[in-house]
Amino acid sequence: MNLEEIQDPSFLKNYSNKQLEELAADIRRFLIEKLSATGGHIGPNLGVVELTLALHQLFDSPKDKLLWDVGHQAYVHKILTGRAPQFDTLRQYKGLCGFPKRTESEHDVWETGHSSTSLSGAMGMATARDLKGTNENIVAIIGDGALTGGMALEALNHIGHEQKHLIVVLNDNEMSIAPNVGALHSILGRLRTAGKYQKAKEDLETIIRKIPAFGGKLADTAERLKDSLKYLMVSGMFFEEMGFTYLGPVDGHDLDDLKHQLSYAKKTSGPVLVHVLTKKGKGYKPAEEDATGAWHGTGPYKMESGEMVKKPGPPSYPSVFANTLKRIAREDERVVAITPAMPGGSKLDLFAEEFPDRMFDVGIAEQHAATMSAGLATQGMKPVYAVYSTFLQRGYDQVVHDICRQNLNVLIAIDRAGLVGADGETHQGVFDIAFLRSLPNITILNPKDENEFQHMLYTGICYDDGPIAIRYPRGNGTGVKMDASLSRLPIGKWNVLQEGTDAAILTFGTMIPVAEKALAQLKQAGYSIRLINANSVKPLDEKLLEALAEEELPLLTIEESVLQGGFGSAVLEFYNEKGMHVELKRMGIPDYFVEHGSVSELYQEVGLTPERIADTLISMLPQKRKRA
Ligand SMILES: Cc1ncc(C[n+]2csc(CCOP(=O)(O)OP(=O)(O)O)c2C)c(N)n1
Ligand SMILES: CC(=O)[C@@H](O)[C@H](O)COP(=O)(O)O
Ligand SMILES: [Mg+2]
Repeated sequence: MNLEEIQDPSFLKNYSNKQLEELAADIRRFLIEKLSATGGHIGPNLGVVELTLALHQLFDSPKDKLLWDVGHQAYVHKILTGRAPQFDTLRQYKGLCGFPKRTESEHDVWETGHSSTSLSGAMGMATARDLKGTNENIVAIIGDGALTGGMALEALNHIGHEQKHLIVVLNDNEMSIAPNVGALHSILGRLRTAGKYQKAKEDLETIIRKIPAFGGKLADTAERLKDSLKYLMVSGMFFEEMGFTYLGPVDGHDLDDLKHQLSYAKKTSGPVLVHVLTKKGKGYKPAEEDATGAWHGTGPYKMESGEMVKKPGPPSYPSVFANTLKRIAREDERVVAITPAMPGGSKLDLFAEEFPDRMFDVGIAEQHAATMSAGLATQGMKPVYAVYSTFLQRGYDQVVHDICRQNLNVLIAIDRAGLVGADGETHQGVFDIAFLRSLPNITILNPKDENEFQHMLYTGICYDDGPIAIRYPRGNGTGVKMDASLSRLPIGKWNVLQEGTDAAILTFGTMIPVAEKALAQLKQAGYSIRLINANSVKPLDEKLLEALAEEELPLLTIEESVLQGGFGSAVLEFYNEKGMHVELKRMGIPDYFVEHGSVSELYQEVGLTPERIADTLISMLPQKRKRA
């Protein structure tokens, strides 16, 4: 079938299973081919082809609501809802979003990107339905990894209590990004093997019902027997205990089994959980055999061999992070590392190779990770909480209430700080300066390159005056020479990278090379601009700021972070509190959610370019001569 002719999923209603199987094969071929060029979340999507077909055949989207948890596995849903023609633009600037997007389609009823929100969204929709007296079905599709997220458990608890009809499809492929972890994962493991229970229950019922005369009475007795069988065969029917009708486990690649159970769920009152077993990467050998999570989300790859198309370059910040932490941990046994389900992305899997007892993957549990780090710190350990900037948002109160308020020695390694690119607005790491800077006791550092980064990590481990956050970007370093030994850096002491007498730029991290390019352009135009590496957002270098004000230099702050409440705001507040007048302009991320695209395209969009920096500075200075 030419998938690009699909307008909406209604054509599926009359499809036989054979036709669906053929369509599934077409979809797999399409995904494997398209994503070999664009990259994306190939593994998760190959695992939900039959499930998505069955859902769109049995339910009437968008009247019936399908909510995709995390949403990285919604490509098949997007193909079936008329967006196949856009797949060449997947996760590219102004192209197809990699997650559900309400402005893209009426079938995208719930936007995701961060994990574990679908059940709460579904409960809200089911509550609204019942208040309005309508009768649509609400179906949340959540993975076994996402189910480890605290929000999901909060929602299960409430849904089970309220007993409103909604369907939870648990897509269990035994993987988060890496292999899934936790006690819930073990429960699912028992349920996975409990297929026998379901069969035994049905056989038992059929036999009993066939007994003439007192068969019915016996059947009631058997109800209790059946329940005890349930408990015998399947330890702790966690979901039934939570108030759900548990159906499964279902073979998530067998359309008959899927449709039978989903149809039954549709007719069942109250909350229903359909436990579906799938294989992540199904239908593409390299992805199917992935045991570490390498095929969870990829860049471009060679279809035939499954070889990833590697972009050569300097070591990535996460690899510098892991290797430096190993170096420090060899000398300091207090060092332990915590990741909320991102051992691969953070490269803490490399740390765990050497220190398996000192690395903890806690599942998709950013709140727990933060407070567990606090607990570790109270006992004299040196916890390093490695977390993407965007996911740290999920553990904000724990940073406030448990780490900063108790002034505990936790090092928060904030990875993917700044614009991340293809994952778009749900993943840009641009808010953490604004939401951390206002917290008492916290120190916030930003390295300009991987060499400063390694020293900052060492400084962070040596630092014993409370919580310290070190922010670093997604991707590779600058290729700068790495010092052989680690040294402790002064905190709150900025350094002048380039002298200048007409104006000064205050910036840090990834914006340093961008500013350096602007200075080169300005020098050609006869301007002498000072460049200051403001590598600590908190504390500010107050002495240097006072000296700049005394020199009456026009100042420009630049940050790959939201302007509202960011670094530039901190500098403005400082001068205001000191009653000092300076001419100051701020450049940074404007007040809107920045969508997906390459980081360089996004820099252009938000104006973080050498040209815009030069123009902004020239607008602040007496006209010397037209810019070359
Ligand atoms: C709050 C939050 N933390 C971490 C992530 C990163 N993340 C994206 S997908 C994923 C694993 C999801 O596993 P699962 O729900 O089982 O889906 P699967 O990929 O197996 O289909 C993680 C940890 C996220 N999106 N949101
Ligand atoms: C869907 C999700 O949240 C993760 O898969 C995320 O896309 C990983 O980001 P990185 O590719 O930066 O590790
Ligand atoms: Mg999974």
